Amino acid sequence: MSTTSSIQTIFRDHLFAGKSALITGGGTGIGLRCARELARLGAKVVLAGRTREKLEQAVAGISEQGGEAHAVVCNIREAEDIESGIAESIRLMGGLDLLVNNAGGQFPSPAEDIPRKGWNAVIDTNLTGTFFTTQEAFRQHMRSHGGAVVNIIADMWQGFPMMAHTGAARAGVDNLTKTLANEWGRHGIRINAVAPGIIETSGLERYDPMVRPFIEEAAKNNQTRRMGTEAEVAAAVTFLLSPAASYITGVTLRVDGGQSIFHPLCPPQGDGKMPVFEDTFDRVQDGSVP
Ligand SMILES: CCCCCCC/C=C/C(=O)SCCNC(=O)CCNC(=O)[C@H](O)C(C)(C)COP(=O)(O)OP(=O)(O)OC[C@H]1O[C@@H](n2cnc3c(N)ncnc32)[C@H](O)[C@@H]1OP(=O)(O)O
Ligand SMILES: NC(=O)C1=CN([C@@H]2O[C@H](COP(=O)(O)OP(=O)(O)OC[C@H]3O[C@@H](n4cnc5c(N)ncnc54)[C@H](OP(=O)(O)O)[C@@H]3O)[C@@H](O)[C@H]2O)C=CC1
Repeated sequence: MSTTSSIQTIFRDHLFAGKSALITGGGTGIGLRCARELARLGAKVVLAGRTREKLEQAVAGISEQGGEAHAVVCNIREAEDIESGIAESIRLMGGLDLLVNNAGGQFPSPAEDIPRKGWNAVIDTNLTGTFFTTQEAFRQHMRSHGGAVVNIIADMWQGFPMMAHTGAARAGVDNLTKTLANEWGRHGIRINAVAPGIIETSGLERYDPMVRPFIEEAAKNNQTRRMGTEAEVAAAVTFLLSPAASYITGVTLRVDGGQSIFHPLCPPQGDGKMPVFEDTFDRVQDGSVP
């Protein structure tokens, strides 16, 4: 975890001054790291999620560092929550220029064991929730003011064994990204996606500890031979939201160290020589960085 002032950013100060950003799932992990970076760069941010306590703690952290942040309790599986959550976000920030559809999750399961309720929960969150959040942002603000959207998906390019539900949902969002980019470009809206590989976040801690060794092993199957960092994902999101990406819409940027291009003829080897891009705050705290 990082504080707003300690975050690593390659972007210039005040890049998002005057901009308003809504980050779903902004209370933890990748979403919070994105929110911190956007706030550090001058944006007002709303963090949306289901758990008030997590959101308020995250808001306090950003506020302490001089950023403007607000918490909005919103379950993106509920239509009424989305409608009121977007309205509240616009009221709190005076607009809605940037949307990061980051809220999501799933559970590992062989396909044959996924119960209908679990399938529906994952599809409702990752596909349906993402779509209707974006639609509501369009209806309430972006249709008349333009904007930029980034959808967080996953590395499902070769299918997603043990995660059939989320693989299907995220592939749907990849396609949706292109459809909406085509339909809404005329309104001055750019829509892109980021597909992370395996990222060390609080989200991984929510899985059964029995799964951890599989995750550790899978995380070696990329050219860096390690998990990605929240900072590495947030940098890509920030870029896609920024004016530097003004000629980019409808694309999905893979932030996976090359995991998705794994080839059996040349599998990743060695200890990983590529430098990591991350916040040093935590490692300073735990003594691993002087
Ligand atoms: C094989 C390893 C590959 C590793 C790759 C890792 C790459 C990706 C990593 C991440 O994305 S981590 C970050 C995201 N965070 C999470 O995924 C959090 C953990 N997941 C969840 O919270 C849940 O899975 C959820 C379904 C997404 C949401 O849960 P929620 O509490 O909101 O839903 P419920 O209404 O309680 O549950 C509905 C229904 O879902 C089924 N179910 C939920 N969890 C499990 C489980 N662990 N195992 C089996 N089934 C599950 C179940 O049918 C639930 O209904 P009930 O039985 O509870 O009535
Ligand atoms: N970490 C990784 O390796 C990868 C992560 N991803 C994706 O990146 C995104 C962020 O994950 P990460 O930071 O790792 O994990 P987290 O679990 O920390 O983040 C997920 C966030 O989404 C929120 N959320 C979940 N369901 C809902 C809902 N129905 N309505 C509103 N908010 C919700 C959660 O808050 P709350 O429960 O309080 O609502 C939480 O803040 C997710 O979509 C994840 O699947 C993709 C690929 C890899």
